[in-house]
Amino acid sequence: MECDETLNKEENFKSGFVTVIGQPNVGKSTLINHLIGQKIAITTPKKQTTRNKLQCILTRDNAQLIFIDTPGVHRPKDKMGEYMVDTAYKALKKVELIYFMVDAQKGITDLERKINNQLSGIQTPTIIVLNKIDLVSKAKLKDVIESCRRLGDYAELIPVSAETGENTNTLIDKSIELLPDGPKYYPEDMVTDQIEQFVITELIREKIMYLTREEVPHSVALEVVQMGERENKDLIDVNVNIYVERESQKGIIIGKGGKRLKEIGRRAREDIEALLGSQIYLDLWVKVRKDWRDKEDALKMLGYRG
Ligand SMILES: Nc1nc2c(ncn2[C@@H]2O[C@H](COP(=O)(O)OP(=O)(O)OP(=O)(O)O)[C@@H](O)[C@H]2O)c(=O)[nH]1
Repeated sequence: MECDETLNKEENFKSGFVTVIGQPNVGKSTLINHLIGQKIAITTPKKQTTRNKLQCILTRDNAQLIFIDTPGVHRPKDKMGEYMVDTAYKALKKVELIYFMVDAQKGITDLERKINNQLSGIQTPTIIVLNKIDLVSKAKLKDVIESCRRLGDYAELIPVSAETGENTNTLIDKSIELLPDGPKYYPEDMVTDQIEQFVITELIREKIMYLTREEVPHSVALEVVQMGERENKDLIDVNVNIYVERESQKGIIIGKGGKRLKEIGRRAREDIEALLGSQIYLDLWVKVRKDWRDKEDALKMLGYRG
């Protein structure tokens, strides 16, 4: 759970939080996924260092980029007027780097101009990432680059294709140049795109192991089925499936009259509430899934990858 403090002493290391903004369909997820495909490590966050919902971490020998999902920036897809809500705007000031993604096919539209206006009041270094260059001719690309340059004075303008990966290495290299010296916030030993969910399942697993001792071996897998804030309430519903290999193990985890499962839930809830900083309603279901360890699709579903 703890961030390795000794790593913070590294010299010549750069790091920072990066957020990607741009209009719907510009390719934000594709870009992040592509970067994940290169070399991504995600692990449990040190509490308080999680400034936002964490998406993924890209670690190089000399740097670490932490891509975060800035609340509000992606959301209101239809209501363009609310595109940059106040919270999102504030969040943009707290990151070390912003990617302003532009679709090379669509060029600069009113929405890009709006984002441009909002960004003009922000000091955070920003890279215009001109995406989908695989879909446009050289001439068109030249035009779009021109119009991007006319928008204002950005740190870099980098044409890429998130789909094919073209030029994404340059994007990473330039990003690293723009990051400040900083700690390696996270060690690189775990791959997942759902940091909170991973931590939640680990916290529950810990209670199961503790309360069942040796009776339930490591044949238990956990999956966060659903997680969501309840409307108008400061309460998060967390539904988790606990998979075991045999009926007997199911019985052990549930315990007499459901007593043990209740205790697992009670203890896990305390930790998860501390992690999320919010009250939760934890719903645990124990299910038998025979030989889940051998089944590739089941592994995928449970978030174990490569
Ligand atoms: N040809 C091509 N297609 C791309 C590229 N990047 C993204 N796409 C496609 O564009 C579509 C939208 O991409 P997403 O990554 O979902 O876009 P997004 O910005 O995350 O979208 P929202 O979640 O709606 O905001 C998908 O069909 C992608 O396959 C690219 O560089 N080239």
